[in-house]
Amino acid sequence: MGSIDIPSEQWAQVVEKTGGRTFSPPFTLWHQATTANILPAVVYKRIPVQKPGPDEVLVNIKYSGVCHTDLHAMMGDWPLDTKLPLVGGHEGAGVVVARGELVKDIQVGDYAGIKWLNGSCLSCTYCMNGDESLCHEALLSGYTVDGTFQEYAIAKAAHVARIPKECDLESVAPILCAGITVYKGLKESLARPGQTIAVVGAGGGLGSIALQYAKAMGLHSIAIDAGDEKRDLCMRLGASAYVDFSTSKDLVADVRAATLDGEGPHAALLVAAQEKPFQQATQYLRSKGVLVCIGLPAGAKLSAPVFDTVIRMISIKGSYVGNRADTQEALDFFRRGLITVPFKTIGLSQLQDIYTLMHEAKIAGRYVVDPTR
Ligand SMILES: NC(=O)c1ccc[n+]([C@@H]2O[C@H](COP(=O)([O-])OP(=O)(O)OC[C@H]3O[C@@H](n4cnc5c(N)ncnc54)[C@H](O)[C@@H]3O)[C@@H](O)[C@H]2O)c1
Ligand SMILES: [Zn+2]
Ligand SMILES: [Zn+2]
Repeated sequence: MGSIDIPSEQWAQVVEKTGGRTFSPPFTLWHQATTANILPAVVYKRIPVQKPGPDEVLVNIKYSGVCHTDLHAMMGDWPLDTKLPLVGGHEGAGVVVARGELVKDIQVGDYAGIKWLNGSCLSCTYCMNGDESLCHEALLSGYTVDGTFQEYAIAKAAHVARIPKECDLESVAPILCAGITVYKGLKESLARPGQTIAVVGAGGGLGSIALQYAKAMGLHSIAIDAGDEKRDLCMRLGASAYVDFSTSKDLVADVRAATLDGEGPHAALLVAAQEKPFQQATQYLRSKGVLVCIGLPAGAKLSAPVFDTVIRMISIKGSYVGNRADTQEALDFFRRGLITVPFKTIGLSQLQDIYTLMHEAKIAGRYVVDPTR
């Protein structure tokens, strides 16, 4: 079909070894960063372009968002092994350039998105019920299979996001993980129009997009993050209030005070990659409030007083990406112009710089990479 030229080699960012926390340099000057701050390196190099299997498509990635999950993958800080060597990335927007012989419902030339769920079995009890992220056979882009930090990436056709042609591939890329995940999380929060949700980590990639889905759903949102750059971003994106966790003397009181009746938010969307805010959230939620856990800080535990949780009827739940229907719904909010992704684009060759900024929590919004430079 068609005559699209597919090269045999391409540029990619490859994680050859995960970890970094146990690395100690031969000597450390007193004023240098501690070993915990040393990031492992991703290697920018040429690798072969793979061929899609019978039920797969090959997507020419035009842009890919960089998610904090990619940093966790490089650090190897989750209790789940990655493949190695690994091409990370799971917010890839591009064009289908080849497809396997079983693929009928997506064409060469179509816009497509490669997301975290690269594939799943489609026939287990979870897949049958639309909980594909819970499938034991799930393939994870940029984690258990190679992802989108390369010019040509592969995914199962059934799971590839169908991106409408009128969407701009550069700004839609972050919807493919951040957008889907927060959209699903907001549904899981059971918050209704007119109610209030706290978005914790609101100035980051997931948080800045969550504020806008919340607004589009008719919710008030209390943005929680640190610093004035993130304050300005959050207020511009539709937050009703901003609480700076780095300067607040009493975060619980400040979050409660930001709700219309002072009772606290109806739900909290936890998208920070730190443990402490998970512990605080059950305290400022109003009675019957719902805590939706999305961020995945390494080695973190969640604890809440049982007495309070019972007599205030607090719900605590996890939310993990979204299914294929959530994907198309989240993309449709974007297509309708309801979601503006705050992003900066740089070359894939500079991925390491993005990881450094992300590690220091210095990114307001999202970075997108262009694999051609
Ligand atoms: N559950 C899922 O399906 C899913 C999907 C995607 C990402 N994630 C996870 O979500 C997390 C966030 O990802 P991201 O790409 O948005 O990261 P990010 O680095 O862009 O944003 C995180 C934000 O949290 C803020 N923050 C740090 N400590 C805080 C605190 N105490 N209170 C409030 N805010 C605080 C940071 O300043 C930053 O703005 C990561 O752990 C990632 O792995 C989970
Ligand atoms: Zn992600
Ligand atoms: Zn399955």
